[in-house]
Amino acid sequence: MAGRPSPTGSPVPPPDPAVAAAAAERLAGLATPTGALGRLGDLAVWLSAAQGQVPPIPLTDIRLVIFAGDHGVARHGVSAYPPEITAAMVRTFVAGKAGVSALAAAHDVRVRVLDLGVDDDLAGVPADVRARKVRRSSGAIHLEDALSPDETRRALDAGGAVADEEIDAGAQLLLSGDMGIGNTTPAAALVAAALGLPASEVTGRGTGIDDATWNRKVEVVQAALDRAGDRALDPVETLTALSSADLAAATGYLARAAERGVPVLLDGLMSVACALTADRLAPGAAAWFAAGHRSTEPAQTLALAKLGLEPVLDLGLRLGEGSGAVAAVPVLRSAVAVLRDVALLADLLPSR
Ligand SMILES: O=C(O)c1ccc[n+]([C@@H]2O[C@H](COP(=O)([O-])O)[C@@H](O)[C@H]2O)c1
Ligand SMILES: Cc1cc2nc[nH]c2cc1C
Repeated sequence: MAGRPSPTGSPVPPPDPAVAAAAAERLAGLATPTGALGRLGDLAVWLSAAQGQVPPIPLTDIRLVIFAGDHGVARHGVSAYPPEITAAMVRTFVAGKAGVSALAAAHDVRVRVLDLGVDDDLAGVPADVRARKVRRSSGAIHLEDALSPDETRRALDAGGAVADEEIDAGAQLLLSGDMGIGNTTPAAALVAAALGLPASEVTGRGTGIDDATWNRKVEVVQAALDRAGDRALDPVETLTALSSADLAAATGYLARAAERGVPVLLDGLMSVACALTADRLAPGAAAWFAAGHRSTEPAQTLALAKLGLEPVLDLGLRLGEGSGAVAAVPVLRSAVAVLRDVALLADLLPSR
């Protein structure tokens, strides 16, 4: 299949407002005090509208795609861990032994890991994991562009094609995850570019860096933003200058899910930075996104606020991998259950 082109900047229509209104009406009529279901009710209305039906149907096909890649900045003192961890963790996802693997098994979420830019040939790893590789590692963004314009386009297209594959195979809800030592640096830069903020406001502790490393990381993010200059005003040029193959692919995946009208549950900083960029590429895409959790990264909170999203969970998680999104899945299933299976108050009362 040739696949659709990358996002073009066309606005994305939101979930059907008439269905949202019908779902809200059903919620208001449930055999519960008005408003008693709190955010569970809001999530149920959103999912119902995204599905285009009232009540919503149970979520039996939920799929997580983990976008993996290495980052040139990881060799410049911005992380608590060495880049070799990235490839090792890709093998661990394949073996089903990572943190997210345990959560996904507990909550019946299908996991797919994709190497877009790991700095390793991943010999012995199944070919489909490597089939969409764009390059080995992405550029050190404080010194050079992350990608060439052609690589950016290929990564966006790869992410879009993966969303198409998962949706065509029956996904009702898509999740995005990430793996890549150093990736909180380009992700913070993406958020700074979108929001016009300085590095000091977006830079976080990532895998758990000390003060000296944090100061160095702020310098790296600011140098990258200064190097990108006005290119930060354009989302595709922002991806070329400041992202990576894996982050550009995740952006294409999220934009395509919204364009196809499939709801998405976001994870931590990388997922949300890419969602913010997807909403720049395809304005209105954010209406198809819900936030799984609040990460400890300041840039994730800033991006969620800009997108108007309130996270489902706030557990102090900073694992990535899609773990915070998967952990929120039972809450989304709970939201479906209440709007679907609770009696209507009108049916309880004797008719007069
Ligand atoms: O999801 C998050 O918000 C998050 C916050 C901190 C760290 N991470 C994970 O840790 C790695 C990046 O951290 P760092 O310090 O190497 O930039 C990467 O593999 C992420 O999945 C993830
Ligand atoms: C072990 C390890 C697992 C991870 N998963 C996501 N980021 C990670 C970073 C490290 C270091």
